[in-house]
Formats: sequence, structure tokens, C-alpha cells
Amino acid sequence: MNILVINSGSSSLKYQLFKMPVKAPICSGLVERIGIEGSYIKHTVFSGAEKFVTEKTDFIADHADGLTQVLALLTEGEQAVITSPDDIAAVGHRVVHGGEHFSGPTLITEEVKKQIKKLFSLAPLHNPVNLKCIEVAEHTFPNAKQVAVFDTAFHQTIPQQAFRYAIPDQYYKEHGIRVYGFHGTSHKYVSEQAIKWLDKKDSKIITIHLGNGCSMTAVRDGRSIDTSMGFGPLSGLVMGTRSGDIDPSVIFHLIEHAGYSLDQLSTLFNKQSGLLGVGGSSDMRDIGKLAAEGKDGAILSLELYAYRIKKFIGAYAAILNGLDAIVFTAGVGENDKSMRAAVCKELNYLGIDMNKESNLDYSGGIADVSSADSKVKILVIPTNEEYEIAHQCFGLLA
Ligand SMILES: Nc1ncnc2c1ncn2[C@@H]1O[C@H](COP(=O)(O)OP(=O)(O)O)[C@@H](O)[C@H]1O
Ligand SMILES: CC(=O)OP(=O)(O)O
Ligand SMILES: [Mg+2]
Repeated sequence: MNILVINSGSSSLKYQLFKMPVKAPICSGLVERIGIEGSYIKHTVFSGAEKFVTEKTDFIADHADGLTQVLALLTEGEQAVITSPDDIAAVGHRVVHGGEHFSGPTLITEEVKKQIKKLFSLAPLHNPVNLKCIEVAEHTFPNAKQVAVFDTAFHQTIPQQAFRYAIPDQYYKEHGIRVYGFHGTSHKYVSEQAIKWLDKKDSKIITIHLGNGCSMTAVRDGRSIDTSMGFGPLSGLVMGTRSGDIDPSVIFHLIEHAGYSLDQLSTLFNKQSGLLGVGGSSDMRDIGKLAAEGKDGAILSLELYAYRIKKFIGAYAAILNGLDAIVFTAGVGENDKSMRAAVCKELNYLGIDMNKESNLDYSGGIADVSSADSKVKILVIPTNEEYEIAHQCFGLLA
């Protein structure tokens, strides 16, 4: 069964095509800088030990345009991987916000699309784009099953004391105001890998997903019990362009004393803050270079980023009442050795002690970068949201 997975983020789109249940993809790719200068597509076809890479640098106006170009790459030219749209049995879609309705992979119907649409205002950078990709895929693969896998699903096990905010009941009951949590597919995938690696039944793990969006989850015996993103994907850690936690009084202040509108506030906290706002770029690689050149803003942004993660490690070690492992994953977590080192510095009180050499030597796969004396394992585990989505679709349809 061929399953195509589409992982659409705020400014990028990742995809992989799997012949399930095989884990290695037939092809995979990335569309980046959608709607801004410098758009590109990198498409890789795997054939045994060989790889064939196609790169395109035409301007890509939006996600629908990007996806249409990707679908052409799958079906046209020398590197075509399918001969007809009907070769795709199912398309798995990452959908960021599923509210309280969805706790597992879901076959997409008109009713499901309505629910996704209802949640637009709660995930404005993500859900509209996710729905657009569903519509393009329905048009291109009219006979394929379309399946949604929600970022929020893994967090449906969070207990009330962690998912409720201390505001009157009616705001939860009438407006659905609660913690939903995001990046659940990634937290689920890496925590399962960690549990297998630890070979331990009763496990206490903190997963740290550091991509463009960043979040952490406390995972007890394989279940999410708390997470740093909340009602929307804006709270918690410092991110590429998002501020993470901020005192709501700042919002009142900017409205009252600086005349800010709703749109201006949303743009400020979603698109102009985080590494970009403090350090001058949303891309951690740029921040690393700027900091090495001695730029104060970049240095400060790295300090804020690492400090916030450290603070959540302390909080989650407390609510888990113990800790077996912390897991670094996603773009920054997997690739940025200095950030991992900065986070783990001076955490020996919690039994977290890094082996500096192993951390520097990390070059892929699942690895333990803790010292022999460390009570807590420090693991680096590459995430694979696309495979996890394909696996869940396969489970639903098989
Ligand atoms: N070699 C690297 N060193 C440091 N940061 C990196 C490296 N490679 C990627 N990143 C960072 O990873 C982030 C993107 O992570 P990713 O998981 O792809 O995000 P998303 O899925 O949210 O688009 C960017 O900030 C990028 O700079
Ligand atoms: C939920 C979220 O923040 O996703 P991303 O990291 O893809 O922007
Ligand atoms: Mg991502």
C-alpha cells in the first residue's frame, strides 16, 4: 500500500512516499520559503543505495502551488515514482489543531473538514494551510483515502490539572479554552523510540522538540502528561519567530498605552519574536554565526532559548517525580551540539550530566550523549513525523 504523507508547516511543506509497512521512503522532499523570496523544492528519489536529487528554485506563491509542483515531480519525468494517481492508496495529512474532537488518525470527510475549519482561529499559521493541502490532494488523488493525523491527539491523555487554566469554568465549557498541546506526532514517535531504547516499562521521559516551532512534553509510561504549548502553538519555549511564554499583562499594556490592534499583536508574538525578534534571524544556523561574530542580540537570543528549556526540564522532572531520559529532537535538537550542551550545563543536581565528546561526535541515529555517571540518559533521536503519520494511516486502513 503506497501512502503519501504531507506535513505542512507555517512556511514549509515536507513529504514522504512510503510503500507500507516499509520504513524507508520511496521518495521524500521539502518545499521551503513558501510565499517569500528564495523558494525552493528539494526532491529526493531513493533507489537501493542510490539517491537522485532534483532541485527547483521557481517562486512558490503558496502551499497549494508548492504541493501541485511536488505532485508533478511524483508523476512526471525520468524520476517519476508512480504512473497513475491511483497508485497512491492513501494520503496522510499532518493537521496541527484537532481540538478535543480527535484523539487518533481520522478518515477525512466533509464533516471532518468542517471541524478543521472551525479551529482556524486557534492555529492560524497552520490549520488553513493543512486544509488547503487536503483539498489539493483530494483533487489530485480522487480515489485515494485522505487521512488526518492531528498534532493534538497525543496530548489527549493530559490530566485536567495540567490542561485547565485557572479561569472560570464557562471559558472552558463555552469557548474550549484549555491546553491542547502540539507536535504530538513527534513527541509520540521519539518517546516510543526512547522507551524501546531504555527497555524499561515504567518510564519517565522529557521530549524536547526544537524545530521552527518548539515544545517539550513530560511523558509518563508512554503517555503525555503535560506539554509546553497550550491553547495554541505559541506558549512555552522560545521559537524561531514566536515568543513562547509571555505575561498577558504585556498585551494589555500594548493595547492601552501603544494602541496595538489584534492583528499587530498576533504578528508581533507569532512572526516577529523569538530568535528573529531578539537575535535577528529565525534560523538557528544564522543565529550561531551572528553569535560567533559577537552580536549581542544573537548571544542573548541563545541564552533565552536555552534558559527556557532548562526551566521546563526542572518543572517536568518535578511533575514526573523522577527522570529516566531527556530526548533532543527536530532541526535544532538533532543538529545543534552547542545548544544541547548549553541546555545540559549545570543540571547535575537533577542527575543530568553530558559526555561532551559523545555530544560533539553525534552524527545521526539514536545516541546516548550522557556521561557514564549520569543518572538520566541524554538521548538524541531523529524525529520522523512523516513515518509516524504513514504508520498510523496504515493501522487505520489495513
Ligand atoms: N546544522 C544545524 N545546526 C543548527 N541548527 C540547524 C541545523 N540544521 C537545521 N537547523 C535548524 O532547525 C530549525 C528547523 O527545524 P525543523 O525541524 O526542520 O523545523 P520545522 O519542521 O518546524 O520547519 C531551523 O532553526 C534550522 O536553523
Ligand atoms: C505546531 C507547530 O509549531 O508546528 P511547526 O513547528 O511545524 O511550526
Ligand atoms: Mg516540524
